[in-house]
Amino acid sequence: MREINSSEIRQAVRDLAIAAAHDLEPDILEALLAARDRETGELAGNILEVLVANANIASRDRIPVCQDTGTGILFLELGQEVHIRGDLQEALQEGVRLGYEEGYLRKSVCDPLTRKNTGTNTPAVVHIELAPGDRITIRFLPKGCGSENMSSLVMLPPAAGTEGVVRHVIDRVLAAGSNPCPPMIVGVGLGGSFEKAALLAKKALLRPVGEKSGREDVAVLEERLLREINDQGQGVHGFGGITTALAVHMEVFPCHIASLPVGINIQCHAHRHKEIVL
Ligand SMILES: O=C(O)C[C@H](O)C(=O)O
Repeated sequence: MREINSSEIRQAVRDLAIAAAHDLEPDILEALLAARDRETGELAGNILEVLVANANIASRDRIPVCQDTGTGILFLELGQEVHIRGDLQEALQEGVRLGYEEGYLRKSVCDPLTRKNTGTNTPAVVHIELAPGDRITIRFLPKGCGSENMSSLVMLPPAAGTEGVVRHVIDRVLAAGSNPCPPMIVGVGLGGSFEKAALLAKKALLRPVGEKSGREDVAVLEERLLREINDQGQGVHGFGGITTALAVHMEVFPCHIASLPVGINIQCHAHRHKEIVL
């Protein structure tokens, strides 16, 4: 059994929150640069250039990449051989609070009915999974709501089949228009249950941008969806061109014979994510 102090977790989450707001990871930066290089639309190409410049300025001058510094989403893989000294949930929430306070990040979390801001950007949404070993992996994904609001969950009839899934994903992405700040990353969760499909869709966003599914038929479907979405020509911020989406990531899970859940979680071009292993 390995001991980890909750104060170490709190500090790590604080640092992840601040770093995520300012520094895009190489996967998304490279995807934006590659999109800029192959873009055929002049206006779309210019906007991609501005998005890359924005990311570089944010990192250099320690200004958030986007004014919407998001809801804090935390994914933890908690090693079964770890013993945490102190209160894990409190450490996670306090880490987010400190990150947003000390990083001067906009606090966007409010009560859903009264709309009163909690003033701390907490509570963050926390997902914890047990894993083998004596490490804790913490992933922080601040999620802006332009893209989150364009996400959806549907329970398709199984007879809809693969073609029904493809049609639905493309329809949702096109209906989203410029709202999720394209070029977007489309996370799709296929199967499981009502809540599992939504979670899979979000977890799909954690994969490095453009990394294919390890399952060949799913990878083929991801490629088809990306091609068909981009063929529609909505493009960067809805201004046309060939880059509506940078990637489609699909996670699948077996489901009931009478069910075909499809979760879609859309991510904007400011795809902020950070990870640490303790
Ligand atoms: O909350 C915001 O700043 C705006 C939001 O990210 C949006 O895209 O509408």
